[in-house]
Amino acid sequence: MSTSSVTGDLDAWRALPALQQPDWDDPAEVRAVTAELAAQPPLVFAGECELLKGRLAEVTRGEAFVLQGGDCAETFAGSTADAVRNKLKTLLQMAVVLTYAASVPVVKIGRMAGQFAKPRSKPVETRGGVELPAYRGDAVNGFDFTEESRRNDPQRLLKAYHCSAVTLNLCRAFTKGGYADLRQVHAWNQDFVAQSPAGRRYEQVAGEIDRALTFMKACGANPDEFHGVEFYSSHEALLLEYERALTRIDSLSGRPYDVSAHFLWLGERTRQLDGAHVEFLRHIRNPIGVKLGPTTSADDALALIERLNPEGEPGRLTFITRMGAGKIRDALPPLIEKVHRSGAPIAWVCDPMHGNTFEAPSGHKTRRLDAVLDEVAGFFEVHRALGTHPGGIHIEFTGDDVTECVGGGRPIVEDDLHQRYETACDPRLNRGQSLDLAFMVAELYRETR
Ligand SMILES: O=C[C@H](O)[C@H](O)COP(=O)(O)O
Ligand SMILES: C=C(OP(=O)(O)O)C(=O)O
Repeated sequence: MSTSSVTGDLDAWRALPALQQPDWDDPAEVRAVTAELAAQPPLVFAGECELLKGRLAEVTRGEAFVLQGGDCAETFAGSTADAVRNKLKTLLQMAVVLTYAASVPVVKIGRMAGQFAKPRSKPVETRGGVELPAYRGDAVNGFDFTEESRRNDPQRLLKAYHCSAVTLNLCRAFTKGGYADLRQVHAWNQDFVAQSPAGRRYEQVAGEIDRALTFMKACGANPDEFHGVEFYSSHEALLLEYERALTRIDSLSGRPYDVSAHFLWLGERTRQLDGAHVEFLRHIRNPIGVKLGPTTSADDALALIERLNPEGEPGRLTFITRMGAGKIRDALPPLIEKVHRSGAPIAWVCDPMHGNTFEAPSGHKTRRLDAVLDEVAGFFEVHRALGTHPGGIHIEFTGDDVTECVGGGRPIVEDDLHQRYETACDPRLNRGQSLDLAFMVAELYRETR
């Protein structure tokens, strides 16, 4: 295939309806910004994307489990070493619990280094009778409720790229430079152990891992094998101008990759078969995901497979279901049954967050940990009944001690929400709640096997 025919396909989305795109005031400025983005170095490499595809192929075969998570909306102000380290630390602790307690290799994917754009239910937000454009993520406009801040500013796309680069650089350093060394299992927990039941439970697992490592060393194994971990970046492929500008033809394979992240997913609001987002994702070769909500029919799922992975490449396509705790046991089985019968290799991942959001009397958007756990339990039950593989979880969490979701081993109640409600969009699990979830998933996984 010639390069021009490949890049032609990459622009076919422009002729189709693209939902959730910001209205920019000045198209010339957008063109200048995207030209500048197109000249920037890639954030990830095609070879890394292929490596992840291989890992996700293992998930489709039931040999590995995905742990994907991070902020609902990353912010420019949050691209700091401390914030990134805290998120990674939580992800590593969850992964350790899952790997050790469920004895399964864990594919670690951050909702990190690019999750700067949000689809919204309403285009505007009203406070005290004042109506302004909704916040659409730091890549588009500002969180502050002022006219100036809520103006869509194309220069923010450049800042999103640079903050992604900073964050990914930190992630690469933390995961390869010694911080993620398995011999640090206790160190990750030091600030947490006394504070929460989850921290104390984790400490027991860390002690067992320590002993296992000492034993292996005594047997002659090389502990340096555990020096680093594989980590991948991901975000929702929402802003098509941004994603297109960061799409490059790989010099080795001649194929197009969106080099803004290893893994890109389409949201529930932008997965229309005849829409611009599906069309764009069809042409890039990264591993990709699609969120599926409770109204998805089995035929919708098959049609998405036909559009996005017609060749049945293992690891290419992940379905991230987000049904809601009350619906998953009815809505998921028909999808899995029909897709499984078709023989398509799919990694099935459960997002137990987005179907379980509600507004507390205080006006805070929140989620109950119990509902999150119940959706995950439903996901495992359905897979167990059908004999298919529960391939992973996709969650919104932070490494900080926020009070955004209710429940947990050290419970947060609705009246506590105001204390540390810091999310820029949806409520995230804090570190203790994330570890509670990891322990439960490990148990469910063990029972399912
Ligand atoms: O994260 C997902 C969506 O962007 C978010 O749930 C939309 O929230 P809204 O309903 O407040 O717009
Ligand atoms: C918008 C999101 O989810 P969904 O598309 O499932 O609503 C998200 O994961 O940020």
